[in-house]
Amino acid sequence: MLTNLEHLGLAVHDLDAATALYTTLLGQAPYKKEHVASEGVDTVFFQVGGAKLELLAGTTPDSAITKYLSKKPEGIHHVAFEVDDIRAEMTRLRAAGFVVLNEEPKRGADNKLVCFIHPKSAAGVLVELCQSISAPDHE
Ligand SMILES: CC[C@H](C(=O)O)C(=O)SCCNC(=O)CCNC(=O)[C@H](O)C(C)(C)COP(=O)(O)OP(=O)(O)OC[C@H]1O[C@@H](n2cnc3c(N)ncnc32)[C@H](O)[C@@H]1OP(=O)(O)O
Ligand SMILES: [Co+2]
Repeated sequence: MLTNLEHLGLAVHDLDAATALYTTLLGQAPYKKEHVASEGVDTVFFQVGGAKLELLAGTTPDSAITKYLSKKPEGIHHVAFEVDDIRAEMTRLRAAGFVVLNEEPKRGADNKLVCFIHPKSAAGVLVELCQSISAPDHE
């Protein structure tokens, strides 16, 4: 079961400019900036009530964000949901016919194990599942 809206991921060209804009818009500074080499992204996280905003800029030509922004405008790139057991959810959703893009969950940003569901099987939305790495079966 997906238990919580974990974050909205926004694809941006200029991370510093977008960070300054959202710092003003939200009235608060980000709590984290993190490079995720495996995804070729730099990320900035804001905590907004119970949810988070993740700003993402591509750092390599083959980054999913770089490719996305070569075809689409800046904006909401993905929606991330929290799960208690990402492997069980991957199995459940594959059985339900969703295209899970990762064989195994991978290390994402913000101390999470993550995987992605293809937008074509999720009504046009790229969905990310996130399990906190501090969760019981990862202690
Ligand atoms: C992990 C760090 C961090 C975290 O929170 O922990 C992140 O969130 S990292 C985020 C960046 N990483 C990813 O997005 C990985 C998963 N994404 C992918 O594997 C690809 O981007 C994929 C498969 C979604 C699309 O790649 P592809 O090369 O197939 O791109 P196309 O342009 O050919 O797209 C095919 C088809 O899908 C539509 N599309 C692509 N991206 C999105 C999107 N973000 N939201 C909605 N739809 C999307 C695209 O328009 C094409 O549709 P079509 O009708 O054929 O035009
Ligand atoms: Co994300």
